[in-house]
Amino acid sequence: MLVVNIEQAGYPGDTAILEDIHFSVKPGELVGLIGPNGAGKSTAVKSILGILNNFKGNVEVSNYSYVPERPIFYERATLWEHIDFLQAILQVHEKEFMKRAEELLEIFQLTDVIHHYPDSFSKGMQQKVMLILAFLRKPDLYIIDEPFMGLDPRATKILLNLLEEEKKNGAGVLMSTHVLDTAEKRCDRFVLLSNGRLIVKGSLSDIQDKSGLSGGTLFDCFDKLMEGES
Ligand SMILES: Nc1ncnc2c1ncn2[C@@H]1O[C@H](COP(=O)(O)OP(=O)(O)OP(=O)(O)O)[C@@H](O)[C@H]1O
Repeated sequence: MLVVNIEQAGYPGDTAILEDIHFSVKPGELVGLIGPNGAGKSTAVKSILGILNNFKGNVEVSNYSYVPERPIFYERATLWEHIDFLQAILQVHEKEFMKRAEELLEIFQLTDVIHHYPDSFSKGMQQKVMLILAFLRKPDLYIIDEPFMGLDPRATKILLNLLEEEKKNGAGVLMSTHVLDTAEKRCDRFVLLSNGRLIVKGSLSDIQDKSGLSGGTLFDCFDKLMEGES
């Protein structure tokens, strides 16, 4: 589903930002990509998306939906036109696709604004649109960059439930986040980066072992491991 082998990755003119980062996401698995600001999470995601010029290594990735932290839309297209356009690109069964689109718009409470421009929406509404477009693609893998910052609690719960459903259908999810209490409850495994290096990967219990905090929360383990880093 996703196999990441980064030997080195970075930006033009820079020395490598990331070194020796190896991890995978299997079908039906939600993997949390965590680490402090500047750790290299977004750079790792860019490596997976293949948009870094300065990259040594290899990435195997199946068909995916990417949900960026900062939503991007076509300026002159309404929400419904975005959905319509996606259907045209994907060339999937129109009736089924539109039914699912209507369901998702209803769940995320965007039905009333389908003829409005997403550029005029609030940050959370824009994120919801990006999520709807991602779910409509029905990918094998979701790559989601910090989904929780703009979403209200209800939308967060809806997102987590939808991801749970997708996992049951065999999809994998790589999600970068700073919201560690939610990550602890929902992620099957974690990849912890700091200073462009892989500090630990595995289940919560692997992270507890590595941090020496048996039974500790993800937050406490993270804090402990980061103490050793500074
Ligand atoms: N476009 C860029 N050009 C040059 N350096 C960059 C660029 N984007 C990020 N960096 C550098 O790469 C390093 C890792 O940044 P990155 O954005 O990957 O971290 P992050 O873990 O996603 O952080 P955050 O949690 O703050 O979003 C930082 O030192 C940052 O300054």
